Amino acid sequence: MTSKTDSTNNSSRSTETAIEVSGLGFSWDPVQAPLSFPDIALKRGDHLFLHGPSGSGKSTFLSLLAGMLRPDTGSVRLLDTDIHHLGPGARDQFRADHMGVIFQQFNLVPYLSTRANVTLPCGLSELRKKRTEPTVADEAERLLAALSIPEDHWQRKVTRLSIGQQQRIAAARALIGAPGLILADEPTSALDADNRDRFLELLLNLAHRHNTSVLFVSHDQSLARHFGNQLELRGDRT
Ligand SMILES: Nc1ncnc2c1ncn2[C@@H]1O[C@H](COP(=O)(O)OP(=O)(O)OP(=O)(O)O)[C@@H](O)[C@H]1O
Repeated sequence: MTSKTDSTNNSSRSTETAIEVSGLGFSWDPVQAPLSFPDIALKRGDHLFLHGPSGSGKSTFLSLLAGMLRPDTGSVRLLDTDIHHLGPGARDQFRADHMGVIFQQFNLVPYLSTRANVTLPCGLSELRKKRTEPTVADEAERLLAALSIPEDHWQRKVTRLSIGQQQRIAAARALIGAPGLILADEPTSALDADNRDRFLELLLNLAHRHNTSVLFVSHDQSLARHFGNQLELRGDRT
């Protein structure tokens, strides 16, 4: 990764760029100076740990990257596509095809089974469906097994699983169909230290197998050691 701020370099299996951010600025409030964000260039398959104190703009940055917020200045290129130049429909499809998102609250569909939650992205994206091996159901089961979800839980409604299990199901849903990019916003905040480290290792191992880049946001700097690249947000305003 290259950045104006602190980072360490990591090798990559590809020279394709996963995330390229340039001159990004955003203002929630027109009377305040806009938040300004560092430039980054993260190669496909590399991972980035983004940290910073409360209020430094981590969630805002993630929303700008995901195309949920439109920047006042600058550009965001994901997998060589400028997402803010896409119309709303094309942006939604780009997200479905190329991005897995893990939020703090997981956003699982409560009335669906564990397996149906994991396969959901493949119903929204032909591309991700085609990338599953050999079938969507097989890949969902492989991911659930790799993330240690017991087989007798796969047909259960997701609400009947523990919080830690739901967190891993959100990770399986983000990974299915090998999206180029996973954005994870404090996805381990509810876990104890042992489970947190285990979850992270599994997520990063599976991402490595799929050549998926993970941008992981947390205020907890003890997690940084799992990542080859780190970036601190300081809440700078220009
Ligand atoms: N919906 C909003 N409306 C107005 N201002 C907002 C909104 N969301 C965030 N902000 C402001 O933007 C700044 C950055 O907030 P943000 O939530 O991105 O920080 P954060 O680093 O994710 O914080 P935390 O670690 O507490 O989740 C803060 O000053 C915050 O008050």
